Amino acid sequence: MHINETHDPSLTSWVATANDPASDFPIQNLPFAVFRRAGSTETFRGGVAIGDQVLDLAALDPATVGEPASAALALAQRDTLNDFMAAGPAAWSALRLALSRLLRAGAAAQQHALVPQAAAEFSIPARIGDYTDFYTSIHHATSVGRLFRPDEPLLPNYKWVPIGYHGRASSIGVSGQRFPRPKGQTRPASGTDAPNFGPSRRLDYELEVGIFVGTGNADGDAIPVDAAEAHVFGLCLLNDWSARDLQAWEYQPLGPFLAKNFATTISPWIVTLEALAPYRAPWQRDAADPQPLPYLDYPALREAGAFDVELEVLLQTATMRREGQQAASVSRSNFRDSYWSVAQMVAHHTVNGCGLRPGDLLGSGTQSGPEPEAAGSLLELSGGGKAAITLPNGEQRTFLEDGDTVVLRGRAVRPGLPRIGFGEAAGTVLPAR
Ligand SMILES: O=C(O)/C=C/C(=O)CC(=O)CC(=O)O
Ligand SMILES: [Ca+2]
Ligand SMILES: [Mg+2]
Repeated sequence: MHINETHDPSLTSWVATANDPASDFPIQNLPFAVFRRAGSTETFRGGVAIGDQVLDLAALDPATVGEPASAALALAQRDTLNDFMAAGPAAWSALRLALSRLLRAGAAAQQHALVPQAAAEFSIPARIGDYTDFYTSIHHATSVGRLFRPDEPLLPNYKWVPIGYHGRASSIGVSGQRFPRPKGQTRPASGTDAPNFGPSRRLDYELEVGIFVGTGNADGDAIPVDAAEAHVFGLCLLNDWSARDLQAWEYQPLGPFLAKNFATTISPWIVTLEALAPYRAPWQRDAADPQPLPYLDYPALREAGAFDVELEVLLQTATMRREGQQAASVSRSNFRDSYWSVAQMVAHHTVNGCGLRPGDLLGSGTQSGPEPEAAGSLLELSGGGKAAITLPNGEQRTFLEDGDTVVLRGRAVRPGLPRIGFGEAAGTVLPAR
């Protein structure tokens, strides 16, 4: 993706709130979602964030965007973005350019096509056929591995294979998702006892980046790593809620199952890779680490394989909500610290001929940074539940309690450039049923 006029930091919009430097959604961002007016029976349709508004794509006359964007606009007006995602990078780019011109200061204001974000409700932006969760943070893998497998925290395959597992698409929800605390089996007190059964007592969140597949590949055909980013529509925030006690008992030998398939929360907005082009970062390896196998190596990797996206977890307890306190920050990390790149995840996923489809979702895996306080889960922050964290109001947490709301945020930042925000992915734990 190349830098073009849509990235020009001097651009401003006739939507005044987009010009506030604190907005997640300046005119250089233009992320996509699927929305309708909250509480209405309107059909869902595509929208683009601009300041505190949604630009209603279905309210735009194709003539206002002209050729070649009008064909892409027709696809992006639908109630899921799958067909638009399938149309490929030239279509995504054409619509982005047309919307950038339409929203610029000086262009004719299209007030009729704006819906305040505060008055909108969102749906999952695509029909997600398949969801795969990777494990790309070596900091997370090492610290979680230490808790689950003290003898061998980082398994020998980690530095060769982008590890992942197949997740569950049916329980993916959009920001605002509320779900009951999962129940299940947990490890018995001794090897001869029966396992315990009941509500999870070690419920956790995972701070992840979601990767939406745009164009897929034919079954049997691998996507070459140097072409992989052209198959990626964009990135969102993803919370892979995890029941650690269920996980510890069930995960060997086949990996996560009921510990992670009861709920997964994503942000409504998908930030396109094109919007993130000025925020690329070098992909880093320690000198002692192996070089990637040829099918995972490509010319742009070392210079610009990573995305510089700051990530943050905030927590609001039921008490905080009752007392009118905002969610409090509990940790921050950055997607640039990922051990495997987005292109490597896509190439690895398809190297055996596995077909990806438009709208498929890949999770990056929990993004923990190198410092302990940059951990992307409570399991890590609390040292396996041994050391509670203290919130600003004095409440303590090792794991999540009923009524807790976890909010993920993300933003790409660079001095001299506007903030490219991801909005938020918020979810709330309800009591077990
Ligand atoms: O190390 C393990 O056994 C599993 C750790 C995880 O929780 C897996 C996971 O969901 C991947 C991730 O989020 O990084
Ligand atoms: Ca995960
Ligand atoms: Mg999940």
